Amino acid sequence: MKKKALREQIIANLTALSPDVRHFQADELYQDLFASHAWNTSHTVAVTMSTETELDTQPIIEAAQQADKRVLVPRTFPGRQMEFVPLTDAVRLETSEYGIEEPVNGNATVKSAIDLIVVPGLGFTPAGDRLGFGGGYYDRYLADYSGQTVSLALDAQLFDTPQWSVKEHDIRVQQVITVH
Ligand SMILES: Nc1nc2c(c(=O)[nH]1)N(C=O)[C@@H](CNc1ccc(C(=O)N[C@@H](CCC(=O)O)C(=O)O)cc1)CN2
Ligand SMILES: Nc1ncnc2c1ncn2[C@@H]1O[C@H](COP(=O)(O)OP(=O)(O)OP(=O)(O)O)[C@@H](O)[C@H]1O
Repeated sequence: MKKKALREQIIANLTALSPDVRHFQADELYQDLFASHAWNTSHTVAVTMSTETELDTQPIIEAAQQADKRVLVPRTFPGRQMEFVPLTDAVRLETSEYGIEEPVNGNATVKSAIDLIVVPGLGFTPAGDRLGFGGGYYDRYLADYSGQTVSLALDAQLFDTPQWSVKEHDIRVQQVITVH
């Protein structure tokens, strides 16, 4: 299937999930993340500000802050580039034209200081293949990133093998946490 059609199908499946099922699955994913080696060895963690269709990242942000981790969130800029900015009390968030909250002030953290990136996406395989929203932001960012990466996949986002064409520039996620 073409990427665009598959993205639309996954979004439709995510939207159709009952809130109960979604919460039940999400809680399991959070617990596995919080129990993971990657999480427990990380002090600086990059997480997205999630949108309605995505897995809610607020519990991840709160858990990180409670564990005294530094939380970074993405800010996109022209050229389909992205940087990560500390989510502090001083940061102002504004909704971008794509409906994503982004910091408008604050300085980006250098890539080498990030211990763990929680990578968003629409589709995943257990091996770490990933279908994103199509911007290529994460593939570009991860190309020269050497820290840890993890993604959380609801059942509607998990495929045994990639149902999309995997390209040279696609960077696999090191660990995909799934519902058991
Ligand atoms: N919550 C969240 N934040 C995130 C991401 C994400 O997946 N989730 N990103 C993950 O990368 C980055 C933003 N990703 C984006 C991906 C695509 C488009 C975009 O351009 N969408 C257009 C299609 C453009 C085109 O190709 O013509 C659109 O939807 O109309 C924008 C942002 C950074 N922040
Ligand atoms: N490292 C890179 N250098 C240059 N172009 C890239 C790179 N990575 C991805 N791209 C380009 O970005 C576009 C989107 O890529 P792709 O469809 O793989 O994005 P995605 O993984 O779904 O999205 P995202 O990473 O934003 O979640 C493609 O045109 C691709 O060629």
